[in-house]
Formats: sequence, structure tokens, C-alpha cells
Amino acid sequence: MTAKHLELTQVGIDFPTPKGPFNALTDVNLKIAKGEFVSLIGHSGCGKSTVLNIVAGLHQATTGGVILDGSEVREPGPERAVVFQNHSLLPWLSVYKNVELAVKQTQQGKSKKALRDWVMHNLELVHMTHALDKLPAEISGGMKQRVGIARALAMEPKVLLMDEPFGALDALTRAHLQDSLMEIHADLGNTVIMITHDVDEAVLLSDRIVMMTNGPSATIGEILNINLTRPRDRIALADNPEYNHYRHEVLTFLYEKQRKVEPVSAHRKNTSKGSSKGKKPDAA
Ligand SMILES: Nc1ncnc2c1ncn2[C@@H]1O[C@H](COP(=O)(O)OP(=O)(O)OP(=O)(O)O)[C@@H](O)[C@H]1O
Repeated sequence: MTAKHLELTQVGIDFPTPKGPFNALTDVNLKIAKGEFVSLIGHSGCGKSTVLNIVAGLHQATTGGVILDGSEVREPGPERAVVFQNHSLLPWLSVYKNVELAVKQTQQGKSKKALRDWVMHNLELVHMTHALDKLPAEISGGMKQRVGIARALAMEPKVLLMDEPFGALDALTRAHLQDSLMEIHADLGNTVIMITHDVDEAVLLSDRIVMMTNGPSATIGEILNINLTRPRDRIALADNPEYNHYRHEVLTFLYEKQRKVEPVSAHRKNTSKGSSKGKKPDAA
């Protein structure tokens, strides 16, 4: 693994607002090696999506920048595929055609057979070949998310950027998809940056957990190396003292070092809206 793969250097961003510039991020420095699985965790609104969007090229940093394999990131590109929480499949295209479209855009020049084989291969990775002709409306949320992951993988991105990919799913579906993602990552070795609010998910999946301070002017507070051997088994890890130590470290950072005290009225407003981000106990 080389540390020169993906580098964020002195990244900061000011968003224009009617009251003047809002400094969301400041001095974000991070070096990610090829094939690393990095999670971003931090309280709501601290700037995790903004970091991801800057790496995706969807936002431009106000200061500093991002270098991927020696080239500065200035705009979105197929070498950085994004998977969002709310699966963004085209509703009028079948499962097969949603993946095929991405392949056609990124893998031009493939023969018809090679294209079909590639689409099928990626749908096999996420166990979705049984629903090739179904429309997104005809499959479950977990299945849609699988297709979204297949679509991103089919583009053969150097970096897979995932913004709370499993946040809207029930616990069981989420666990299945986490296991699939670990298998796929072991097979393909893509670099992954994933935002999560779920401490267990972060520890289970990551090589490193990047913990962000509260905004405004959020930055990286601490980075935790997760030295658990792979493949990882969630059941075995439940009783593993090392796993529980890592979990404890993240919880301590979030609830002691970066404790966020929200006024009760704000809390009521949030809970009455319902949780759109799949938060749960032990979730930031
Ligand atoms: N386009 C924008 N204009 C102004 N402020 C913005 C804009 N985008 C994000 N922000 C602000 O920047 C901060 C970071 O937002 P961001 O969405 O990155 O947080 P987050 O950690 O991903 O939050 P969550 O966990 O709730 O999704 C927030 O205060 C947000 O209101």
C-alpha cells in the first residue's frame, strides 16, 4: 500500500450564505493508501458529506485541495464513484439497464458480449442477478442499494465514495450488505471512503476511522487504526476485547470529547421530523 494514492491537504471550505461566508471545514489533512477502507464519523452537520463531496469533485475547496494518483481533483470523474444513502437509480430502467448505462458511459469500446458479461459480473457480486428485469419500484430498499453498489463498482472506480450507504435500511438488511461490502472489498481492493453514523459499522468495516470535530470550522479530531484481522466475523467480534476497545474509543470521542449539547426544543424538532438518516442507539 502506498500512502501517495489519495491526499487531502489543508482542505477548507467557505459556503456563501446571506449572512456572509460560512466556514464549514478547515485544515483537513488526510492521506489514504490504495485499497484502504476509511470511515468518516462525527456528529450531524460537522461536515462529513462536504469532505466526501470535495473528494467527489462536486464541491470545490476554498483552500487546499485533493490529489488522486498525482492529479488534482477539480470535477467529478468516473474514477470516483459515489453511492448515496437514497439509491439514485433511474426509475424507468430495469436493474440490468441501470448498471448497463453506467458501463456504457465508462467502458466504451467493449463488445456487446463483454459488456453483458461485465454487467452480469457486477450484479453477481451483489447477488442481484435474480431480478434483472425488475424496475426499481418493484424491488426493496436493500436491493436498490445493492444495484447502486453494483453500478458504482461496474465503473471500476479507483475510489468508492459512500455517503451513509446503509443508513435507510433495517438492521438485518444492513448487516447482509455490510458483509457483502467486506467480501467485495477483499476481492477488488478498491479504496473506500464511507460516511456512517453507526459506530459498530465503522469498526467492523474500516482500516481507519476518521473522527471529525463539531462544526463550524470542523476538522479531523482523531484517527483510529483498526487492527482487527480480516476477514472479520460480526458474531465472533461481539466478544472480542479489541473490538470493544475500538468501539469504546469512538464512543468516547463522540460523546465525551465532542459532546454536542442541543437545546431541547431543537431535539424535539428533530425527533418529530422522524429520523431520515437511520440513526439508532450508539449512532452519532
Ligand atoms: N451549500 C451549502 N451552503 C451553506 N452551508 C452548507 C452547504 N452545504 C453544507 N453546509 C453546511 O456545512 C456544514 C456541514 O454540512 P454536511 O452536510 O457536510 O454535514 P454532515 O456531517 O454530512 O451532516 P449529516 O451527518 O447530518 O449528514 C453544515 O453546517 C451545513 O449546514
